[in-house]
Amino acid sequence: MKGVLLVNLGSPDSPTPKDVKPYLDEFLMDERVIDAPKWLRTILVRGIILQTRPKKSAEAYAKIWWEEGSPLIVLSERFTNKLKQHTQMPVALGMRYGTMTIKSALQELKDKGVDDVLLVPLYPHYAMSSFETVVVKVLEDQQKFFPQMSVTTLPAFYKNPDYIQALSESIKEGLQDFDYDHILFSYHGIPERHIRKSDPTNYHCKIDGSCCKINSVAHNTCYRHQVYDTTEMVKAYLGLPEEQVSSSFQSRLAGDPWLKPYTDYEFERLAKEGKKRLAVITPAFVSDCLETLEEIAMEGKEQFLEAGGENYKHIPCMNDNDAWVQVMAKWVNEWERTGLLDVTPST
Ligand SMILES: C=CC1=C(C)c2cc3[nH]c(cc4nc(cc5[nH]c(cc1n2)c(C)c5CCC(=O)O)C(CCC(=O)O)=C4C)c(C)c3C=C
Ligand SMILES: [Fe+2]
Repeated sequence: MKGVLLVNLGSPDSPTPKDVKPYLDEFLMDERVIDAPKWLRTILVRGIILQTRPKKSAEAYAKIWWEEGSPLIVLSERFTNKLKQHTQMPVALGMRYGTMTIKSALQELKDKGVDDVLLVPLYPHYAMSSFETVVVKVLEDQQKFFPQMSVTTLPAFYKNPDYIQALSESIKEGLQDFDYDHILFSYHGIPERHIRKSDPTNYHCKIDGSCCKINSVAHNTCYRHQVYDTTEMVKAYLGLPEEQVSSSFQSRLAGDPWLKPYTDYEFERLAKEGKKRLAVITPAFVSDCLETLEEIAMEGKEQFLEAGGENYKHIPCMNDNDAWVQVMAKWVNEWERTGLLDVTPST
């Protein structure tokens, strides 16, 4: 029997340092997130980062926490419940990190008789620190605990026309009551090194965009290429003028260079260039979370206004909006019927 496994990133159990610390430990000790040798990763994460970050992170989580729990978890659950109404197949939700584990979601599917699983990483774009680590963990757990199950993965859907339509329409709705000079597409950042590591050709990706126009298999795993494709397709769908749109990268950690331009620098640049009314969208995330609700909607607003901006709006992620649920339902039901997953047209 077929079934669907949705996987998102996860959150701590509560916005307290006591719960944030083990969550961050699991997250940052992932070799696809901090990709240093284990001895160095242990020193960096356990010896340095976890000494101070849990307290700071817990304070940030406390600002966005809902009565029902973490927004990312609550919104992912709402999406899952709606999807269940649009498919005959069992659907389960797991998280890559934290206590809502992938193993328990696979167990839930197994208990319902599922042995043929469609894995849906809830990320539009491929990065080793998001999409890839989910796939690796699901396959590890499947082989270890559920060897009778088979797993098929839905590819990154960053340029699927139905996804672009649902995303663009949700942006249009968010912009309805907002007069803007500029729209910033702020994507979660990753270290530039990860782009090189994910390039199967070892030479294609130049990290300056010059490589994006040359067809390559490297694009299948290039986060930078994929996010710029999403921006271009939304821009085309909504008919936005070139000069009113730009892309940037948020949420960097200290250390090596991360993808540029950095979102916080862009807030300043745009305000100084006279863009007084800024709309920010965050398409790397399908659900609102700490990085959108705190970093962008709260901190970002403060940074932009301090730099001279006058009006600022974060457009919510698609969350559990009906059009987005229907797009997902179309993909999973097509897979159930035909076994096909034709979500990412090749260019
Ligand atoms: C969109 C996909 C994501 C990628 C790619 C990604 C890479 C990445 N993240 C960190 C470090 C942190 N990220 C944190 C939060 C966080 N990250 C994503 C998504 C991606 N991360 C989400 C959805 C969230 C929010 C989770 C929530 O509970 O709402 C955090 C934790 C918070 C904090 O302390 O700031 C860290 C740390 C790295 C190092 C990385 C790539 C190398
Ligand atoms: Fe992150």
